[in-house]
Amino acid sequence: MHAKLPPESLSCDVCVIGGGSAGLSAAAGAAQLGAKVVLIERGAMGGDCLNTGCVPSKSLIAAAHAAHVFTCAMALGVGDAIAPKIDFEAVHHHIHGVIGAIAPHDSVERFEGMGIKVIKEMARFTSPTELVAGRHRITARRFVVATGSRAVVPPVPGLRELDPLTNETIFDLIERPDHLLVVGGGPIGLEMAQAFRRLGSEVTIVDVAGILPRDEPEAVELIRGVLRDEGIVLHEQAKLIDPKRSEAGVSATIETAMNRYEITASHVLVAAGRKANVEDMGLELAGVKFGPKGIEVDGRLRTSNSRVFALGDVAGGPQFTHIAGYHAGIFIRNAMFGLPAKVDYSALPWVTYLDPEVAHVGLTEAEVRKAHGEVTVIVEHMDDNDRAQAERRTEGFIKLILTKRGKVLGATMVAPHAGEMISVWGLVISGKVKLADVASMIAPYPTLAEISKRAASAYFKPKLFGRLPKTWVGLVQRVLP
Ligand SMILES: Cc1cc2nc3c(=O)[nH]c(=O)nc-3n(C[C@H](O)[C@H](O)[C@H](O)COP(=O)(O)OP(=O)(O)OC[C@H]3O[C@@H](n4cnc5c(N)ncnc54)[C@H](O)[C@@H]3O)c2cc1C
Ligand SMILES: NC(=O)c1ccc[n+]([C@@H]2O[C@H](COP(=O)([O-])OP(=O)(O)OC[C@H]3O[C@@H](n4cnc5c(N)ncnc54)[C@H](O)[C@@H]3O)[C@@H](O)[C@H]2O)c1
Repeated sequence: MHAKLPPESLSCDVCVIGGGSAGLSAAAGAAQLGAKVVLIERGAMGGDCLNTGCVPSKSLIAAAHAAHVFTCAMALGVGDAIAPKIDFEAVHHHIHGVIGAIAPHDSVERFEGMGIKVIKEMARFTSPTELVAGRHRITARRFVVATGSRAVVPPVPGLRELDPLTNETIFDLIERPDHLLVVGGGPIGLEMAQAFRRLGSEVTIVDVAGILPRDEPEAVELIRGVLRDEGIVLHEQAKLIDPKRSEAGVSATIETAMNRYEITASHVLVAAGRKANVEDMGLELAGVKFGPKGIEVDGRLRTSNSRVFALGDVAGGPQFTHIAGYHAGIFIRNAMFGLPAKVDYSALPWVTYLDPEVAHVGLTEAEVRKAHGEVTVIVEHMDDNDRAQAERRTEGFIKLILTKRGKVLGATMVAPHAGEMISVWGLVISGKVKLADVASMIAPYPTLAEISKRAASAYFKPKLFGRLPKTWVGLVQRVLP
């Protein structure tokens, strides 16, 4: 047995609460600039992204993709109509193997190697200038709250009593669900739905509104078709009623405006939005204001207590790992360099890792219309792309949203690897690359990425092949030998 250690008082430059994507990046940045840093994490280092979010979900999707390749190969003249054999326990090992391979990067040892004091405890403010974590009492010049978010169980009577799966438990399954009922058709719900379907589960999705609430309607329509073609049962504008335990696992009613469906499922996954982790940490005592969406921050990510910053999912804005890292950069510029850096989401990208991937950056058409009135929309379809034809993956498209004067404010791509191709449009939207540069680049043939050049060229086409250039060419041809 360990002897009880005595209380310890610590004072540091930066005290970070939360060892997820936001907290780890902020702590590493501050320490590498010479600050004395204390990092407090109550659970697993790496937070949601490594342990229960991006990494396990993308690993599961990779397994699902491998299984799906069998079912598509016949269209390319390869194989017989055989269903792949899924060893779900091996899929589970694969997922946790990937987490294990990345974990050293986020480990206590790595962060202690940077000179950071890591405390594995729950942190709680006791005043605007002090917090406690286990036996430690910590004062700091700056605090960072990066405590993340967790799944919300919607207030459907009976649902909580079923103890449904969430992102925190679904990757622990070692047996494949026979029938997964997914509550919520946002990115989490759909990524899981398609992956489990491809690994052989029956899947039903129920969404009280519509799927992919933040994406362009054309992208949503295409994905709806893909999911249904793969055999997923999708109920939108639908209510889940009276879910309860049954012999098969769970039974419930799903009600739409037109119909009522009685369904049974073996497992229920809740993916109906997130709630910021703001409870039980003395934010009131610290004078840090928060609301239903999370901690209230200004453009520089400062809270109502000027020595406390809030970063990542808890800060009530977009919830992505790349935003957590971006927030950490804003914190470093403000707190370490004394620069008044502010967040700018105008070129914010997001990707939903379905197949095909749905990638977006900047504003949607509806948002541009609302802000600017008239808009120019350019759409190019993947069936005009030779690589897409060669791979028989012609279902996607690119959509650019421009102001009437030709400024690109948003882009959506739906295609295999769309997430790998969207970044160029982030550069265009942020003004670092011109639309004309994309139109005139030499794109390797045949690549899916040629679609970007094609869309950019489409904007200039009417000007390039208009009356003026034709007249000019006519004149030049008369004088050329
Ligand atoms: C299934 C799923 C898939 C996802 N896929 C993607 C994706 O593909 N791409 C993407 O960009 N984003 C994805 N996300 C979102 C991404 O995971 C989050 O945006 C990101 O992890 C947020 O990082 P964070 O540091 O703000 O919070 P977290 O990673 O949640 O870290 C917060 C940490 O704080 C700790 N903590 C909380 N309270 C206290 C306390 N009082 N004291 C001490 N420690 C505390 C927690 O234990 C946790 O480790 C996904 C999320 C989920 C759930
Ligand atoms: N690829 C990625 O980058 C990725 C992947 C997964 C998650 N994430 C992040 O995680 C966040 C949360 O994802 P999410 O999918 O949980 O939430 P979400 O808010 O994006 O979607 C939730 C969905 O659940 C539905 N819903 C809400 N209450 C319901 C109810 N009672 N019954 C049925 N449906 C209901 C909503 O209509 C909505 O469509 C995302 O916003 C995103 O930032 C990102």
